[in-house]
Amino acid sequence: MEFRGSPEFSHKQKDRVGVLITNLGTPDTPTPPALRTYLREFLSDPRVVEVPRLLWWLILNGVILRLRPRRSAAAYKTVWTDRGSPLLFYTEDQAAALQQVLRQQHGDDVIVRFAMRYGQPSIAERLQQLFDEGARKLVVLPLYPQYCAATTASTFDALARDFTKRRWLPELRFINHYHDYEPYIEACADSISRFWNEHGKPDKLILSYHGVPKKFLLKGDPYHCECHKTSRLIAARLGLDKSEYMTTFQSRFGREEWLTPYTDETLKALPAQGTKNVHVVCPGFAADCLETIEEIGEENRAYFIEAGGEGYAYIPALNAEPQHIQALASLINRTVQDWLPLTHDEEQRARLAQQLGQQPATPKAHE
Ligand SMILES: C=CC1=C(C)c2cc3[nH]c(cc4nc(cc5[nH]c(cc1n2)c(C)c5CCC(=O)O)C(CCC(=O)O)=C4C)c(C)c3C=C
Ligand SMILES: [Fe+2]
Ligand SMILES: [Fe+2]
Repeated sequence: MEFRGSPEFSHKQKDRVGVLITNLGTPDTPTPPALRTYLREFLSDPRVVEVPRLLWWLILNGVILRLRPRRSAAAYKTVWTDRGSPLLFYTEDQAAALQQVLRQQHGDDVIVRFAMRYGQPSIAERLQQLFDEGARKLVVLPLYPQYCAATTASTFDALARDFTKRRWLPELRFINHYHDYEPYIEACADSISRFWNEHGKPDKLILSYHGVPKKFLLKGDPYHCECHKTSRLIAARLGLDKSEYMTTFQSRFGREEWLTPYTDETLKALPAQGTKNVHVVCPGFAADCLETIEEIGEENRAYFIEAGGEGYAYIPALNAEPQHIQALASLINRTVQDWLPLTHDEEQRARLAQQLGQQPATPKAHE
């Protein structure tokens, strides 16, 4: 086998730091054929579906890929925009905003790109671009605040698979999770506070995370605990007591038991227990997508109202909000501080911004 090298390399070329942010990926179009391609790649990943391969191949090809593409395409059509899939364009906006912030701090020593674990733009394509642009050091930030093997480890698998084909590997730092990183918690809590200033405070705040099979938790995946910790820290910053918030899990797939309580069943049950006004927020989603806009924004609203609920609102994901981008920039700066030191001036400016109540550009200590 021939390893891919960098024959164009010149000693005059400046070493740069590449930042690759990633998310899950989305179909190219909201049509059954595009959904079939997307779902085949996604659901063939053994990190996502832990069922014996032969059995799963039969179920996937015999049942799921015959039925689900049509149903999912119809759901995707309801969220599709002129810029395509929300997950894709929000991630693109996040990369552009992050590039701007990091360029201000480090000049063109840093290059930010985004990639998707499934579909386009692929991790392999964007890695090649970064290496062609002179990145010899690489930091990868999967935009999953809570670690899960199905998402975070699967992203690492894709990176590692690409590296097996290369001659010259970059120095690598991989951000595993940031579920308790203070600037991220503050960005979530402040976004909720702003929403409440405008729309009032509900009886209960539901913090809904993407579910996974319960067996993942039993086999040692920290995802469930990290979701609960995120909720606890956000609630603490908002000054909520235990009766004012709840952690639930959404987007169940298949027949086996997933993490509970389920978001949909919770929302169907709450009105009868006297909770008539809820706001739902999804801190595990860095960008709005099908699972937030359609499932939480529409489908679950209908369940709650049909069950006798009176007030329901979905609080949008952080997307490319400045405070989110600052939190991600701080996370990256913390990870690469010996590669890209912040100058004394930049640190002073960040501290001043913080004192003035703006968003800090430097990381703060957290538990
Ligand atoms: C935020 C983290 C996510 C985890 C954990 C996760 C686990 C997981 N997902 C499925 C199956 C599906 N997920 C789908 C969409 C989807 N999932 C996430 C994130 C996580 N998934 C996102 C951001 C999205 C939206 C993508 C978009 O294009 O907007 C879908 C596709 C949609 C559909 O057909 O319903 C499936 C299928 C499993 C099985 C799983 C854990 C094992
Ligand atoms: Fe999912
Ligand atoms: Fe737990």
